[in-house]
Parts: sequence; structure tokens; C-alpha cells
Amino acid sequence: MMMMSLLEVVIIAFLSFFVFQCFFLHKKSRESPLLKNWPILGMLPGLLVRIPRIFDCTAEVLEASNLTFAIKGAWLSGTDLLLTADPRNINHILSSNFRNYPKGPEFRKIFDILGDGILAADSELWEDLRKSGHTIFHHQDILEISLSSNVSKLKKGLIPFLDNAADKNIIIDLQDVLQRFMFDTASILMTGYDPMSLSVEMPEVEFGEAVEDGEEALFYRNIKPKILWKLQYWIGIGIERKMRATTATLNQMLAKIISSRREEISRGKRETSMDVLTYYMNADTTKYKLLKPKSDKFIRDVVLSLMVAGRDTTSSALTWFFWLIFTHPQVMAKIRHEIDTKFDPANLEKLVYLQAALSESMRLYPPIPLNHKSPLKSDVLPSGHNVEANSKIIISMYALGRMRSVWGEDASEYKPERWISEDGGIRHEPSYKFVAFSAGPRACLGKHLALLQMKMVVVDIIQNYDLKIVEGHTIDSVPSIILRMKHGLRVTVSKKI
Ligand code: HEM
Repeated sequence: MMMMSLLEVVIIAFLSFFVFQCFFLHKKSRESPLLKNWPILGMLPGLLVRIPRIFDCTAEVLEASNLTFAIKGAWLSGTDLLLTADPRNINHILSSNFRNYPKGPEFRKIFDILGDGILAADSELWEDLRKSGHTIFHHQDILEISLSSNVSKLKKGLIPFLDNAADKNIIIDLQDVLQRFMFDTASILMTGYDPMSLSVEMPEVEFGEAVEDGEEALFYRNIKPKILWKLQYWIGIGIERKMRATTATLNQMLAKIISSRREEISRGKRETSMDVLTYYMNADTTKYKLLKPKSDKFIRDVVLSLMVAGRDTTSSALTWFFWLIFTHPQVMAKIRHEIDTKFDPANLEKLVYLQAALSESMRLYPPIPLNHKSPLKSDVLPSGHNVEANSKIIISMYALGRMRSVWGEDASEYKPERWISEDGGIRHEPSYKFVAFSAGPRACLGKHLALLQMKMVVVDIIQNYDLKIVEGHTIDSVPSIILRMKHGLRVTVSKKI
């Protein structure tokens, strides 16, 4: 007990020292986008001061430092990292020298909640997960489940919800609505189970809240000394307390789903229908030697990674997209015109301007703003920076989309036209210049499904409703590993006549 209180006193003293430094430095740090390196504390004080607008600050720092910047963490804290938005480095790390740049053991420690899932795995395990994931995301059953769950969730979930909001003149949080939509459809695809979180009653969504808290805690782990966040987790204080609750909630929920599926399989009830859970429970271990279909813990890890990969990214992309088109009426008008004149439910590819508007939105607001890598062997990046083995490199996708040297002087403007080629088709940018879906052998496996789903939702909403942002609503992002709006996206709904 005495030991515990002493630890708490040490942590509070440590944090008070940081806060004092932050206040002391506040004025100074606003004067320069570059972070000052202080004795002992390194650049941590400057980073903490910038937390409320951390993504924009990293973009400013990178623009001012020729696209790559070395961040010094506190002394002996193990939080030094190299931040880059240089397309040459990105191509080197994600594609041409991919083998030398795994996520690394540090990433696995920080993202321990993901266990052996694809988002955190490396080497042979990642290869087995990737190959099996590739097979499943191209499996006809999965494509059909994805399509039918979207159609039915639009018809039975989103439309009745928006109709009700329009009839009763209720202000809604569109971000929350989209997260619920994606949670339900991702859950059907991954587990075959519909949690029905998107309904007029708006039930509490334990999974959603748990994941969002967890994603925020994971962001802070990247800049805190490991010993500090581990201690916080162990004692159960601060944001790590939420992380403990997140872990418990997710473990409990997934354990329930897994055990009931095992029971169904043992009673011979699940032979024909296919979802991701069933696929992995029957995985062919002669082909994928490192998969463990009999282990509940392994199945939990696989499913959790895929749920997180599918739910949060797509809802984030759509939320920022809607905000941008609501605030750019000329873009909205062009999308409406295209839908009115060219819409063909069997061929969403024809909606070129909509595709351009979505890409442009993910250029400025990539749902996954940062990507973590760690070299196996020391290397020199094309920018000339040396990187040590096991050091930490963060690719800032958020900053990359805003760099004037990459996208031109109008980089900060929302202009879907930049994605339209002279012949009226989509202009394809090199994958290391537009990395919202990452690039190289580890690029997103769900890109095609995500784009299809986003287009279906956008078309349904735009064809049937007029949504308006509530006056005075402020837009800020949450410091998190997923780009989310801090206050949601509050809108009013009216039916289109
Ligand atoms: C707009 C929506 C989406 C965006 C912007 C997006 C973006 C990304 C990014 C940046 C990565 C690389 C992450 C990293 O290396 O840490 C990734 C990986 C991945 N994504 Fe997506 N994603 C989206 C939707 C989806 C969906 C709907 C699914 C599945 C249903 C999915 C499945 C995956 C998987 C399995 C990986 C891991 C690939 C690997 O490590 O080999 N994604 N995604």
C-alpha cells in the first residue's frame, strides 16, 4: 500500500513538472513550428503543448524541415523517433525496402491489445495472415455478405433513422451514426452477428466506446515513456485506466461471440454460411502453418484487428468527407449532378467525380494519420537521414497530404478536380504520394470494399436528404490513432422533395 502511494506521488510530481514546463514554454512554442530540444525532457514539453492540434503541428514541423524531422523524447525514455512525409522515404520504407521495415517489437508492445492480429503482426505470421486475408477478401461469399449487409443496413437502419430525425426535427451526430453503420456491417461481415447499433433508439454501443478510448490511449503511448504508461496501466490511472476497461470489454464481447460460434459449429449449424470468423475457425493449417484455428485467443486477435480495420477507418473517411462537401457547396452541387445523371447501382465506378471527391477528402483527412515502422538493420533513407536498427519511424500521412512541395501551392484546399485527368477519368497518383490506404506489400486489404461501401452510403444520403451543419458547431480532431472529430458532426436533416 505504502509502495503504491509512493509511486503515485512520483508520477504526479513527474507530470506536474511537465505541465509547468508546458506553461512556461507555451508562448515560445507558438513562435516556431520546430520543436525545441530541452535538456532531460527533450521535445516532450513542446509536443504536449501541441497535443490539441498535434496533426496540424506535425505538418507545420515537416513543411519547415524539408519533410523529415527527428523528434527527441525525454532522456532515457526510449521515445525518440524520426517523423517523415517525404515521398522518397515513404516509397523506400513501404515498397522498395519493405523487408527491412516491419512494424517492430516496440509497436507490438504499444499495440498489445491487438495481439497476433494482422495489424500488429510481422514476418512469417504476418505473411500467413496476409495471404489468408487476401483469399478471404476476394472470396465470393464475403463480397456477397458485404454487399447484402450494406443494402439491408441502408434500408433498415440508416434510412429509417434519418427519416425519424427529419420528421422530428432532431439534431444528430453524423459521426456517431456512421460509426454505428460501419460497426453493424463490419460485425456482420466478420462474425455473422448484427449488433443492431444503428436504430431509432440509439442503444449504447459498448464496443464503439471501448475501441475509441483504446485508440486514444494508444496514441499517447507513442509519446510517453514506456515505463510511465505501463505503470499507469498497472495502477489503473489516467487514460490507461480506460485502456484496461477497453481490454476487458473487448475480451468479454469477443469471447462470447467465439464460444457461441464454436458451439454452433459443433452442433453442425454453420457449415454452409461463411463469414470471417467461420473462415478462420476452419483455416487450412497445412497451407497457413502459423494460424491457430483452435485457439480462442488467436481467433479473438484476428477478428479484433479486422473489426478495427474496417469499422473506424471507413466511418472516419465518410465523416470528414461529409463535412467537406457540406462546407463546399460547389462540390456538393457537382456530386448531386453526377448522381442525378450517371448513377447506375450496378456500376458505381461511373461516378468519377464522387471518387475524386472521396480521394481528395482522404488526402487531407486520412483516417489513419500515422504509420509506425522500425528498421531491422541500420539504413540511410533517400532524404539522407540515418536510421538505426530498431529505431522508430513515423510516416505522417496527414502531413504528406498537406505538403506544398508534394501537392502544390493549393495543397491545403479541398479540390476534387485535382483528381480528374484531361480525358475526364480518374488521375492516378503514385501510391507513395497518396497513402491513405498505405502502399506496397502491406497496403490496405479492404480498399475495394471500403470504397464501394462509402459510395453506397453517400449516394443514398445525397439522393434522399439535405443535411446541414448546426450553426456554431466546432470541428477539432481527437489525438488518436484514428482521425476522429472531437465534438462529432452535428447536423439537421430534412427529406429531399
Ligand atoms: C476508408 C477506409 C479505409 C482506409 C483509409 C484504410 C487504410 C488502411 C491503412 C493505412 C492500412 C495500413 C495500416 C498499417 O500498416 O498500420 C490498412 C491496412 C489494412 N486494412 Fe484498411 N483501410 C480502410 C478500410 C478497410 C476495410 C473496410 C477493411 C476490411 C474490411 C480493411 C482491412 C485492412 C487490413 C486487413 C489491413 C492490414 C494489411 C496488412 O497489414 O497487411 N481496411 N488500411
